[in-house]
Amino acid sequence: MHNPKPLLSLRQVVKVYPTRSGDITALKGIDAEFYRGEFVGIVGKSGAGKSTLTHMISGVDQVTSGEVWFEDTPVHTLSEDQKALWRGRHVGVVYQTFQLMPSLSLLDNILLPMEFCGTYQRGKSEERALELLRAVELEDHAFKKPSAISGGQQQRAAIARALANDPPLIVADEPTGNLDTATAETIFSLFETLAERGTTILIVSHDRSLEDRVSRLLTITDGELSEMRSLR
Ligand SMILES: Nc1ncnc2c1ncn2[C@@H]1O[C@H](COP(=O)(O)OP(=O)(O)OP(=O)(O)O)[C@@H](O)[C@H]1O
Repeated sequence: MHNPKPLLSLRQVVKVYPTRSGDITALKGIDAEFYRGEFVGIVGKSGAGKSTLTHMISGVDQVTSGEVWFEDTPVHTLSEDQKALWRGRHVGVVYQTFQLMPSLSLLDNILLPMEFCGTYQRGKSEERALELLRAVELEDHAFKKPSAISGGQQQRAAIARALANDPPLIVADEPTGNLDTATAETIFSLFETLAERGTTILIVSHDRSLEDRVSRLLTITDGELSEMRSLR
């Protein structure tokens, strides 16, 4: 059973991209609620609106209309600066292409979001960054640059970075898209463990093999979300 209060609520979320050849409505009034510890998969074809949905949830882009609530925070009303700080503390974002800073060591990549949010004191943050690298079995690579490790290792480092500020929510856009099946498996196991500990994991993907791994499955088609299966 989950806590009856949702961690994240979307209410009639609409996103329209104005273009030269007319408006594109990428999200057509999304209503959804996500709870602590849920392991959620949202699958949909290319162009269905998956990335747009993650951008609305993590506040990297503005909704056209509708509301995004994170517990009692109305994310849709925050300024860009407020959103950046809020996101840094509450949402860990994981990308298909990892997006680690190439010039920084893995350790410094993980320290970056902690420093941005001022979450921990210097000594403490290094200790925590090393702990996170240990949790994803990369402690021995802490001082290497991303280019010196494999894709699967880079994605594990990106997950460690996403966890830097101990966010209640992880949003991942095709996190295993660039990984082979065995490596993808280790990433899913990592997400599973996090969900068991109470982190809400939300993965969007066009890959339907995700369906067997998640505890709740939704589909997105032409900007509309439908609930497919829930073990709640
Ligand atoms: N910045 C933008 N400007 C204009 N149209 C956009 C923009 N971003 C997305 N779109 C359009 O919005 C719709 C949804 O795009 P989105 O990237 O969210 O889909 P997706 O499901 O993530 O696709 P993919 O799996 O190919 O990444 C598509 O029609 C896309 O062309």
